[in-house]
Amino acid sequence: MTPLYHDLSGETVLVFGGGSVGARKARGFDEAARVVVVSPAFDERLLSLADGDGDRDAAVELVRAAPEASDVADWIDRLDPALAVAATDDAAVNAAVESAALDGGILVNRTDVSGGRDPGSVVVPATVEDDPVTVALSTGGTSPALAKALRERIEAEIEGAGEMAALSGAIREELKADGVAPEKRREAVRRVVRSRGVWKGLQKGRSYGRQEADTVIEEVLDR
Ligand SMILES: C[C@@]1(CC(=O)O)c2cc3[nH]c(cc4nc(cc5[nH]c(cc(n2)[C@H]1CCC(=O)O)[C@@](C)(CC(=O)O)[C@@H]5CCC(=O)O)C(CC(=O)O)=C4CCC(=O)O)c(CCC(=O)O)c3CC(=O)O
Ligand SMILES: NC(=O)C1=CN([C@@H]2O[C@H](COP(=O)(O)OP(=O)(O)OC[C@H]3O[C@@H](n4cnc5c(N)ncnc54)[C@H](O)[C@@H]3O)[C@@H](O)[C@H]2O)C=CC1
Repeated sequence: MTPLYHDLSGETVLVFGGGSVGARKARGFDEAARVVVVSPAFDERLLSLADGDGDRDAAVELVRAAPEASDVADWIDRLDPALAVAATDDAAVNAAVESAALDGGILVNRTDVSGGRDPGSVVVPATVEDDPVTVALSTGGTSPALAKALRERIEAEIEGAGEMAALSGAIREELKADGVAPEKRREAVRRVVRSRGVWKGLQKGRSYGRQEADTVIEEVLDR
């Protein structure tokens, strides 16, 4: 399987099925996109997500209905999502979601099967995020429980990566604007992101990280 990242901002994700799996998928997408869940019944977690769940602005929209397999294409036409998620406990409905989405040229995530897929039929990875850094992890459908366990390990591993992305991104732009020769610029950025001193400095605060990075950059530019 080939991992790719999507920008779903401004798009709709349409989830069929409001059980525990539908709830998890809705929770996974609701910061990035408008999420609509269609189901005759809803998991408690969905009911609280629909209430706005504390300080999250994006509320999941719940539509109480039980589409038949033959109605699914109409729902997709009407809501015009970028991604449809098939998370019902009815295999015929899930299959209809998959075929209607593929016919309509939109992405589909079928949650009740693993293994080989048509292009456009995507898998949802386990994700670790320290904005703007995201790590996506898949076991090729073989062992979702392992994907979850590895995600828990990586969570600790990438702590501070968001700050490092912001700092090294800013340094990259500054060195470009200062007209530093490309080879030196790349060397400086490569050293900054690998420097234990800079990672440690960032733990204390942005300005400490910046100071450590400046030392590393000077070493590279003075050579
Ligand atoms: C193919 C895929 C399709 C898709 O959903 O995209 C799929 C399919 C299936 N999952 C099943 C079961 C479980 N799934 C989880 C958990 C997660 N499942 C996720 C993704 C995927 N699951 C895709 C492949 C990802 C990959 O390549 O690794 C994660 C990573 C992302 C997410 O869903 O958000 C999320 C962890 C998120 C996190 O915590 O970070 C757990 C663990 C738990 O619940 O504790 C279990 C129980 C333990 C077990 O069975 O392993 C079953 C059997 C159902 C049955 O028994 O009937 C099927 C269907 C089948 O295998 O046929
Ligand atoms: N991908 C994954 O990570 C996992 C996938 N699964 C699979 O996902 C499916 C759903 O699992 P759960 O959420 O645990 O089941 P669940 O039984 O808790 O939820 C199913 C939901 O689908 C709704 N539903 C039934 N008919 C519908 C219709 N016609 N239209 C819309 N909604 C409908 C039900 O009201 C219920 O809310 C199962 O088929 C299971 O094999 C299960 C565990 C993990």
